[in-house]
Amino acid sequence: MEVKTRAPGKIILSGEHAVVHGSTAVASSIDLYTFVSLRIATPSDDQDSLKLHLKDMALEFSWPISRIREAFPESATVLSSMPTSCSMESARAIAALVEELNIPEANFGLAPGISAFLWLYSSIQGYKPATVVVSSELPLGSGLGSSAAFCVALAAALLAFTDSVLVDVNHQGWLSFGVKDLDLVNKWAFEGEKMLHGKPSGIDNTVSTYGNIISFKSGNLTHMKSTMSLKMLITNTKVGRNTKALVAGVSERMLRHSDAMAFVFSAVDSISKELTAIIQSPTPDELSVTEKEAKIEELMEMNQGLLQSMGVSHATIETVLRTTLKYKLSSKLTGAGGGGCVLTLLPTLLSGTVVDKVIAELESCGFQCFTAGVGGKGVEISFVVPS
Ligand SMILES: Nc1ncnc2c1ncn2[C@@H]1O[C@H](COP(=O)(O)OP(=O)(O)OP(=O)(O)O)[C@@H](O)[C@H]1O
Ligand SMILES: C[C@@](O)(CCO)CC(=O)[O-]
Ligand SMILES: [Mg+2]
Repeated sequence: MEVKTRAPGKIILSGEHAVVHGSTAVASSIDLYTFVSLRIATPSDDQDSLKLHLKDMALEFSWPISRIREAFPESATVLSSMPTSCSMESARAIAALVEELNIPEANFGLAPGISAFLWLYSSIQGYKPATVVVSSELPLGSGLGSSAAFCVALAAALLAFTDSVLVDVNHQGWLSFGVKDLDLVNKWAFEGEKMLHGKPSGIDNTVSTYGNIISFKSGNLTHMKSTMSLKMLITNTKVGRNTKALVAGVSERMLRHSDAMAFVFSAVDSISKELTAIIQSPTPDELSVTEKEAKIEELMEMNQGLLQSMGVSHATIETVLRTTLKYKLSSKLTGAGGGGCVLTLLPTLLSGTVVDKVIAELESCGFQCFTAGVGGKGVEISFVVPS
């Protein structure tokens, strides 16, 4: 019995961080995916362990099923249809299991992801022996929602082998889930994301689950009907950062300067609402595509200024901003900031030569540039036919 899932990464067009404090944000899925394959052991397989293979890092971890049973006694009573948060007791048990792995120092950042894996696995599949393989097209810890795509793909694969979701096991190729099943995948993924982000807004797992371009506020999503195609250049500064620490840093600034930060978050809310209206407004109306793009560029610049005032920009992000501005292009960080990825709007009428020049200049600074399809499908599943 084997299933594969894929969940997309995302870009945030406006509203990161402020969304954690109740402001509106706008996000879109991108066509770069995290893949999870889950093989529940059959009688001819190893029946004694749970294995996790992180393919991109060439790392394999394994736990005796007896250790999983010991660590999560309450998993026997958890219902896969009822997402639950990791208790303090389970968090302690997970910390012990992860510590025993002796993760190489260079990969310490994986510990929260492995913790989320252990929680989701033991809660949804209990003590079944299995092998889980994870690979990703997304750069990890770079603002493109790798943690959420990991949790969504994992939750979807784990739920596929339960009675809580209804999927056609005979379907060949990628298959979408029904809305109710997506809701369940999203709720479990949110529980995993909590272990990675500390205090997530839920926007990343939501856009990875449902796909599309969405506006999101206080846990509620609205699917947007975009009337324009948005082409974004993504520049990875390759500066590693950790979303949990950045989110915590903004919350601390909020505590220190609550009045000023409330205005910052309110300004971001207005920016996201205006962006939502522009992206959805019919074309042609009083605004041409070029005028719409100019407005979006201005909103991106304003959002970036507010992100700077939240303390989540970085010297490398400022370099990308300065470089793209030389070509009259507007940029903003995307995701948690502190390094990671920067978005630059590529207007429809921009010549290919300018795009090539700006990419060459950014790459000469040591950054990596790419474009990605915006607003595609969310999580999908594919059953592997036994050979
Ligand atoms: N494919 C994967 N394999 C293993 N762990 C992963 C994978 N993808 C994400 N993770 C976990 O998620 C962590 C990165 O999450 P983090 O939230 O800091 O960044 P991000 O999700 O890429 O960016 P953002 O939250 O700003 O969009 C990694 O350090 C790891 O623990
Ligand atoms: C920084 C943040 O707003 C987005 C990270 O992609 C965190 C969150 O919403 O959970
Ligand atoms: Mg993340």
